[in-house]
Amino acid sequence: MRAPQRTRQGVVATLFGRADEVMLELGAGGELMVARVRAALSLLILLLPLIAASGGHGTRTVVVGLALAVFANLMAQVWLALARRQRRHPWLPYATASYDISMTTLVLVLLATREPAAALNSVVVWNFYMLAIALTALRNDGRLAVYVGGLAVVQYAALAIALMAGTGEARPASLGYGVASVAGQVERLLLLAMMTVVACAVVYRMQRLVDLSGRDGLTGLPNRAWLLQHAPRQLADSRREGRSLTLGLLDLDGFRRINADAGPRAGDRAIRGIALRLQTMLEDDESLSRIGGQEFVLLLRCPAGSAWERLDRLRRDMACESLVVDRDGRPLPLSFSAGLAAFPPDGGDVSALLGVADRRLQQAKRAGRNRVEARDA
Ligand SMILES: Nc1nc2c(ncn2[C@@H]2O[C@H](COP(=O)(O)OP(=O)(O)OP(=O)(O)O)[C@@H](O)[C@H]2O)c(=O)[nH]1
Repeated sequence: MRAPQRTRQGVVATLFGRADEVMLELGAGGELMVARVRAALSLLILLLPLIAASGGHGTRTVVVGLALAVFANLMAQVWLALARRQRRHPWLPYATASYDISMTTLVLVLLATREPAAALNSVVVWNFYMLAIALTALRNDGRLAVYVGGLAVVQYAALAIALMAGTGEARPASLGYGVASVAGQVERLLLLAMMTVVACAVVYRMQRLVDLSGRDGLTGLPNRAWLLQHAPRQLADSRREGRSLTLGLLDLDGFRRINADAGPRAGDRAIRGIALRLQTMLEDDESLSRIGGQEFVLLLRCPAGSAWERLDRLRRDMACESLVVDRDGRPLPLSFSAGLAAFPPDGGDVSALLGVADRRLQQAKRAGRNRVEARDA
């Protein structure tokens, strides 16, 4: 799990790093929401050729408008169908956002064929760039926000340069849209860049909230919600790679007594100390979560036998350490009991493994505590 980071590098890493399960799930929900909004807006676009016809525009304008509106609706339904599918397509947000930006540019180009000033000074159509950039925030992906903002800036800048240069000395102008100035175009490009920064800020806040909601406040470790969300992926990876994985459920012994003798603040410090101690035994791709008051879950990438050896060594080492002292400063013994469950022999999913590990943990408690059990008695 990514640690909360507030440095500049931390913000960049959070924004542009690989999204985790929860963010991908939220992003897929956002993509579906955007696809629904797009489908609804595309239906409204069908009205535009009708308005043009009733306003006395020529047949060619009405037919071109109608063809574009039908195309937009067809595409909106294709994007909606893809967003609804169970299978997640990582490229989908990039494809749909590129389509939104390019459709906006296409409409501006069509406007420019009639009146260059209309393309450069139109407020309604240009704002679809802003809308497309703002909607990237719903996909919870900083890279997407920067890509879409950059695409809008590049496409609009190319259009503006072509139209301003193409009209020679005079600036494009029309009765309805006024004169298109260079300063006005630069302002528009700056506004697109600013909206991109705003979208990135929203994505970053969302990522921080998701990160904090999956973290235990006392130790900073992942919590039960995080474990239940991420463990299935770790099990699936182990199954695919044919690697062993063992779940360890660990509970501190007699903690009520520790709180009574040392006070709850010292109890909190002891829990933080144990969390740090457990973290030092983790190897790459292994995880530690705090799922209850004094209960921790370890996911270790090794068979149950090696996991037992590693945890039992820690248990013996801890007997020589004084992680907590009583109110008079005398060291208090602090030990733990643990139950282990191997994947897949003891269970094919997280709740089955937790059930087996808990049964063995209770067995260790009944047998006198301060022990690790990897088998049923
Ligand atoms: N200081 C502190 N105490 C906690 C925290 N969470 C739970 N506890 C305490 O931990 C104690 C757990 O007590 P029990 O579940 O009865 O278990 P135990 O005394 O550890 O005994 P066994 O588990 O049977 O060995 C309770 O007194 C809780 O109040 C915490 O975050 N900080």
